[in-house]
Amino acid sequence: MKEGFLNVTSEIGNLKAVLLHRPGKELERLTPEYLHELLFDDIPWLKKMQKEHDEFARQMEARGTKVYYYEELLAEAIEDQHIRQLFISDVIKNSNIANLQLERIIEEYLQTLKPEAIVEIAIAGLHKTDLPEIERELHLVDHIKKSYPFYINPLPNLYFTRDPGVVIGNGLSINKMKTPARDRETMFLEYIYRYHPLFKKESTPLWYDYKETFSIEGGDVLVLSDSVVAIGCSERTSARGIEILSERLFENSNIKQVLAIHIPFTRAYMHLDTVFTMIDYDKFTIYPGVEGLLKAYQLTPGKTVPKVEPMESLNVALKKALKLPAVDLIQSGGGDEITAAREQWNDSTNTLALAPGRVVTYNRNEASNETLRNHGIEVVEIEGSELVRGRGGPRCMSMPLVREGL
Ligand SMILES: NC(=O)NCCC[C@H](N)C(=O)O
Repeated sequence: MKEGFLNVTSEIGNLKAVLLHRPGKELERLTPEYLHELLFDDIPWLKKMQKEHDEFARQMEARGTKVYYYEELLAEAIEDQHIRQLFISDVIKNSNIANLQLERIIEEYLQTLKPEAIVEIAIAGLHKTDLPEIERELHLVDHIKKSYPFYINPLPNLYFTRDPGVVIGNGLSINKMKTPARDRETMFLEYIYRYHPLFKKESTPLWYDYKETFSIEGGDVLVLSDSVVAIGCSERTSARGIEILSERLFENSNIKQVLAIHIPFTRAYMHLDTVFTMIDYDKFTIYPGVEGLLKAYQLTPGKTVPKVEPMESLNVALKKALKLPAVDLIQSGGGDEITAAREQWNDSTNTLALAPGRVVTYNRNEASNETLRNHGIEVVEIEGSELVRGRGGPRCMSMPLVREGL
């Protein structure tokens, strides 16, 4: 097999290339009524959010990371007319319009647009008033959904690029999301994988596909080393999904062991990376409020399914998996229970490593950042007052494509 582009064999190796999405018009389509369904807790102020996001990208670029954007790669991927047509019909299929006549009208409308404009609608949604008025029969569904504002729903969570896909080794997992609110995001990644030359599909194995049955979300997957992956079993990632992905990795990659980490199934910790991230060769940060509740299981190749061995503790599991004499589990929140809970809610433990011992975090998590510094970590702070309203931090907002080997 020829050399591919994607390559991630750790959580902390120098970040060479990353996939982001700059928050756009989709955020301005959030209304209080649909917040819950769209997995938000509040309405962000887009202009400020974009500034914060630009600064996040700038901090990475300043340290040599090449930043790619979903919207740009996707528009390039559908440049070809035939692929664009496939994409349009997939977007429509995914939108549950349930009215063939209307589907055809939307399809014809989208066909008149340039790739960038189609991508914008695929991300920001199609408001009913965006569609040119065309004489048509009203179906039952038109009456039933009369007060619903969109034909195509907006995707306000796309800026959390971590979740739809994960690069593990030289391959890609295109994830099966737990909730319909995020389904279409993974389809975008599939188009980029299949049709954008950057991803060098021929040399890039696919570990998982969004059309599978069992959910896996990227915030639960941590590539601990070139031979060990940790996967959170959480509100979003299913036990069976973990087994299936593990089997494929055992059979086709260098991964020899998966650490399944069972975390409480709750909104505040929807993914493993909302309570636990790796920041240096032997250093991790963890939210103390869940530390005692986590259960770790070692998965290794088995006969029909992976062999599962319960581990004594996360600490022991990490030492064993990474062959280290000791690991430092740095508790977030600076030793105060209330501060730790408040800062966890604002993603204090959701750090993104740019290099071993250097992480990006939100500046608002003062106590947690201070603690990291006391443990010798370089903390690059960004403003995140608006970004945080979607309940995610720097790790959630980034999908590493290439990291330097350790
Ligand atoms: N890796 C992460 O924890 N991502 C954060 C995702 C937040 C988004 N609002 C969601 O609920 O899916």
